[in-house]
Formats: sequence, C-alpha cells, structure tokens
Amino acid sequence: METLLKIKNLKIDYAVRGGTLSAVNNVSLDIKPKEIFAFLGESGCGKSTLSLAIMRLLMDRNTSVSGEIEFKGTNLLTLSNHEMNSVRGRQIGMIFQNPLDSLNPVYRSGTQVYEALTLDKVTRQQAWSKVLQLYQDVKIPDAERRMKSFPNEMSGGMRQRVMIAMMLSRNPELLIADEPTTALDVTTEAQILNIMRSLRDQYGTAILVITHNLGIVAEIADRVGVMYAGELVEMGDVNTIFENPLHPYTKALMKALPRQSKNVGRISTIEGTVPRIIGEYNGCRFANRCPFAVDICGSKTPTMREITTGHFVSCHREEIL
Ligand SMILES: Nc1ncnc2c1ncn2[C@@H]1O[C@H](COP(=O)(O)OP(=O)(O)OP(=O)(O)O)[C@@H](O)[C@H]1O
Ligand code: NI
Repeated sequence: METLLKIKNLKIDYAVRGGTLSAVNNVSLDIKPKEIFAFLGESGCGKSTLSLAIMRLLMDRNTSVSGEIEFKGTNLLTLSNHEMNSVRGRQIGMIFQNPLDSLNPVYRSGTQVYEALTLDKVTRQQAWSKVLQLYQDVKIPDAERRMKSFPNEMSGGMRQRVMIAMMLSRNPELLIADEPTTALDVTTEAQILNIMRSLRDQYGTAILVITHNLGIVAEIADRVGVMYAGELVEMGDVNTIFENPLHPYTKALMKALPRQSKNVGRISTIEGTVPRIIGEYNGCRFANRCPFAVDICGSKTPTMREITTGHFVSCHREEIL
C-alpha cells in the first residue's frame, strides 16, 4: 500500500540554556492511508514535539529541525508558510488534549463547525446540514439543539466531539490527536476512542494518536511506535508489540498491562525518569534505566533493525544475539 506520511531521519533540537536539547532524534516511520498509528511514551519523550513538527507549528526561533516529513510525496519542511497553511486543516487536522483551548467561547459550537465548512465553496444551507450530519457522525445526542450550545455549556467529552467534527468538516486525510482523552473520564474516553475508530472506517481518515497510555494503544491502534527520550525504540503491529515486545523499555511498559482503570496501564513501573539529552550523546538513551545494560550500551548508539517483517527494534542486545 502507498504511504501517506513518511518521516525520514527526523531530528529536532531546542536551544536551551546550557546548549541544545535533543527532543527528537533520528526518527523514521511510515503511516499508511486509513491506518491508526500510536506514539507511545512517557512525559517528556518528545511526542508533542514530533506532532507539532508535522504540522509545522514549532516556533522557529529556538528550534532546529532536520530530516524529511513527506506527506503524499511532498516534503512539508520545504513548503512555504502559505503552502503549509493549505495543508493544515484541509489535509492534516489536529485535535488536542483540551478542546477549550481551540474552541472560541463566544460562538455557538455549531457556528464554529459551520465557519470551518464555509472555507470551502458551499451554500449556507449545505453547510448547516453538513454540521448536523457531522454532529450525528460524532454521536452528539440531540444534535440539532447541541449545535446551538456554547462550548462552556458542554461537557469535556462533548467539546472533544465538536473538535473532531470540526476537523472532519475539512475532510483531512490525516488526523493528529495529541492526548485526545487525557482530560476525560474513563467512560467518555472509551466513547471518544470508539468514535475515532468508526470515523476512520467511515471517512478513511488515517489517525496518528499520541499517548502515554498503553490502554489507549491496545484499544485503538493498528501499529505502535514506542518513543524513549526522543528516539523510536520499537515499532510494529499492535499485536506483535503486546505479545512479543523486544526492547527492555517496551517490556517494562508491558508489565503495567492495560486494564479497565485509567490509572493502570500508565507508565509508572520503571524507576527513574526520561533523561533530557543536552548536546551530542553516544550510547543508548535508556541504558541508565535498563536492567540488561552492558558496556557497549553506554558508548554506542544502537540502530533500528527489522527483526521480523514490520517489527523494528533498536537495542544492542538484538544486534549481538
Ligand atoms: N519550546 C521548547 N523549548 C525548549 N524545550 C522544550 C520545548 N518544548 C518541549 N521541550 C522539551 O523537549 C522535550 C520533549 O517535550 P515534548 O512536549 O515533546 O514531550 P511529550 O512526550 O509530548 O511530553 P508530555 O507527555 O509531557 O506532553 C522535553 O524535555 C521538553 O521539556
Ligand atoms: Ni505532549
């Protein structure tokens, strides 16, 4: 199958006091049309940096980005701001953790979706009936009345549905969802994940979901990339990763298997924290937390290897054995 998004050797550094912080390093991956791909990782491992880079929403001032982010064959990093504006929203949509940040409190929710729709050439009537259709597609009960509600009259889950409807109104081929359910309770979270999956089936939208929650990955993803300290350490089909994790970090994550509760399945079982890598670094970034670390792990950066078809891992043990 063709590739929708192809990331090649992506490297993102932030200028910080004391040097450059390596937030994303040497990340390569492909996302196919209609696929749901999950980035999994602890806080600070570079998930949001990666998604903002795809949308070209990082501040230029203190950020350096190298590598390629190809969307349907075009390197987004080389587009002018004007060209990028037409990709944003129309071809790649994004929803965030807190929909209140993106919704305007002074306009009725339906009006905001309507406004997004009328960016294209449609009549008023077509646009309003499409708003209604979208509200129904994202399963907002009593849609006609809800279109007239203001954002602060809606629950967090309803607001996230409005955001998803707004994104869908532009009919993007890729939806990036950065921690879309973190602010929601478990039941609402399950509903939103269900909606996202059925929208993929109905609209064919590929989804890149960013999460620190293993339960969400199990629930929604086709494939998963495990991030650690800015690097992809393992990638594969969701079943492969859950049944046969190879990287010691992924293995440690799996010890906190997803259950019903929102707190179980979070990454809390590994001692220590994700290191902030300042400047050049040779070695495995996980070495100081790894129970299997040997000498080479502290001095040589491991490379990604394909162990079985589609299952990639970056660990010296896989290179030695
Ligand atoms: N604008 C910035 N300037 C400097 N450092 C930054 C900036 N934004 C993020 N960072 C740092 O880059 C690293 C990656 O941050 P990022 O927000 O991408 O992680 P994340 O995986 O999304 O974390 P979280 O789960 O907390 O959202 C962190 O060490 C963070 O402190
Ligand atoms: Ni984040």
